[in-house]
Amino acid sequence: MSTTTTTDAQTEGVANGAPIESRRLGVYRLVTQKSTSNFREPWDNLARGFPSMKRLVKDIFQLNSTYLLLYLLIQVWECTFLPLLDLDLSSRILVIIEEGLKQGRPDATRIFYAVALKMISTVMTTLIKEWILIVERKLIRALEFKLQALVLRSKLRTDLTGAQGKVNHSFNEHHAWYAFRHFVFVGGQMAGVAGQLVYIFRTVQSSGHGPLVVGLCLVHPFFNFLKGQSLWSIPHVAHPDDSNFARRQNLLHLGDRKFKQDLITGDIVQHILSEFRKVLRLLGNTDISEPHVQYSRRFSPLWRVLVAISSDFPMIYYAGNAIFNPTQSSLATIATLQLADNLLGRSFLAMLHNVQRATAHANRVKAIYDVENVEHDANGAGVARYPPEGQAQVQGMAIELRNVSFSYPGNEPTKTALKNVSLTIDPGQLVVVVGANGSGKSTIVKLLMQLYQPSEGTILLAGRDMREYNTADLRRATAALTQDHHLFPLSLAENIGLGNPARVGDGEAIADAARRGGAEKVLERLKEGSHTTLERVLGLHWGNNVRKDDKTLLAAELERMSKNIDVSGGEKQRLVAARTFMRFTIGTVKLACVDEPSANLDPEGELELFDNLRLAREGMTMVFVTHRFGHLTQHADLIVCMKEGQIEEKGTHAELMALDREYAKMFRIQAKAFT
Ligand SMILES: Nc1ncnc2c1ncn2[C@@H]1O[C@H](COP(=O)(O)OP(=O)(O)OP(=O)(O)O)[C@@H](O)[C@H]1O
Repeated sequence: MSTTTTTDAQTEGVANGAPIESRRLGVYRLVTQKSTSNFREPWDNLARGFPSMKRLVKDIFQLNSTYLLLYLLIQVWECTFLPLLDLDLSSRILVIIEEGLKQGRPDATRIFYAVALKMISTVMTTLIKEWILIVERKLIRALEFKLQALVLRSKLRTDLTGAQGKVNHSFNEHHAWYAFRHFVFVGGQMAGVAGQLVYIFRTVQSSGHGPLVVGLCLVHPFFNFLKGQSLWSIPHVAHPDDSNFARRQNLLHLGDRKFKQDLITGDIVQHILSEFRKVLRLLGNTDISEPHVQYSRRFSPLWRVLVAISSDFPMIYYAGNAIFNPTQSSLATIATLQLADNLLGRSFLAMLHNVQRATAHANRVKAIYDVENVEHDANGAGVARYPPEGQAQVQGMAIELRNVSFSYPGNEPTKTALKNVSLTIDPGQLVVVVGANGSGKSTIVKLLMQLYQPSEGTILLAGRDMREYNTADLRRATAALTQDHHLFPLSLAENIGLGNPARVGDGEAIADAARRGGAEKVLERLKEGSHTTLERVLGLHWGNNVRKDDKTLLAAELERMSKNIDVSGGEKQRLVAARTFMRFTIGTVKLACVDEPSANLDPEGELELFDNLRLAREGMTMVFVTHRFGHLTQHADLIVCMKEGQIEEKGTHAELMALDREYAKMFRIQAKAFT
């Protein structure tokens, strides 16, 4: 064997006790775990996948045990016994024909029965396969529904901490069935290979050949196994590690539609084309094919030739035997052994291939079930009720941030979004948080909304650590309107009504919330009004060999199917704001956090929204994050000015203007624009 494409393999370090190795494959760097034994690895991986597969089998069994057992029986029949039966029937036909030829009198009746048996077996197999498809479809559907409910439930439960890096949602519920089917195949194929080996052994024994023939029959599958090791069977990380290649990729992306306007207005098309030619010249002949392709080419041509001719070894033996030992040679036996050897070679390769892929399947199943076990940092397990006894009548929420620091999960702990922030907010206050980009304003809102927990310090609500309260109580006591909200792919009425799920069907309340959010006219303009669903069915339409720009009826149909009703950015913000006004109707909200809700609103819409929010805040503490604070600051009880994750200054508008520092500077810049 030679390594034709790996240039600088070297041991780099140790991961989980196993050394890792890094090598360059063309423009890629490939990092693999150094294997202790190539042969054992796939089997070890297979064994590791068993616990999650066990749970899957249990789930399928609970769905329909009869269908499951039938499915397993048929698969074992198909993978294990059928090839052997086929082989045996073919062998019998060959023996009968050979005997007939030797005696010069073919036994027509036996030949007829043998051929008929073979035909019946073929017909039965085809029918069984059809039937298994029906059974399989039923099982797939039931399993998919069950897992979809499980996954949706845990996806909906996942908080931002979980969603940011901890939970792997990159799977599809279909994967579970594929994985199950795959494991059944592998089991069936293993049994099949064992059966075929026994068959060859017995045929060789009964025909008087020695174990040498068995050995020769195994050489080709074994060589193929060595050659067949693919990168997919090895835990690995690969990434482009060539600046020219990276530049080529990025330049190719400049053809994307989103860059169109900048390219045209910037008049830089020629420059990009010439840069692209330059980078192609620099790349020269460096191999840019994907790592698994390069990895599979690591064998020399000589090795490949050896693997190819190894399939002829048994035939060379039979030919020699026919010359030196003609009386022992039976054509039927030779043909049977050739058939068996070919079958074994194919089955062995398919089995190994499937064993190597089994780990990936098992990992996907594990990922599906793992979504249930994610711990949610923000969902404290507190039991204290909110509002605490005697506080129900208090107008708003009393909040204290005590030495709060926070860094986002995934960020370096040293990159803190908030540093030692302390702040007291009295019930019912209107607090306006201002400051430069990235100064930590939105982070305060996210902590108050319990989307994250402080890394250090405490947030006290009504004098008690926020984490001690029952999460559901706190959710009922808060409302948020931020720039990050989205419209759900549901009707617009539901989009607004879901602010208060108990009144999602209350048309009057929805209309009132729409009016206060400034979305009344948006709904009026739409043909189906509040019953409009912006995206009818997310992503589900196809056009095969049909281009939207063709002038055919089919193309027109595709165009019609893929057309969604859309609203502008400002209209979307109004609809989302309406949902927040609807939320206020639940009557238990004591804290409303509003974070830049008006970036896309026209000045009139912005003023209206700010006024409506202000008017609706009775009984609530309101924390308002905004860069355009002119409308609000004269109403604010407290203005907090943030800088680099810390509170730079706080006070009323008059106090901060008198201080004449950061806030006064920002206020004057805004005021100047209007004078
Ligand atoms: N989801 C996130 N993951 C990692 N880092 C984040 C995340 N969100 C914000 N940050 C970082 O935290 C810091 C504070 O961000 P934050 O959004 O609170 O600032 P901001 O004052 O609201 O800014 P802006 O005025 O631009 O909205 C910034 O350095 C930002 O890069």
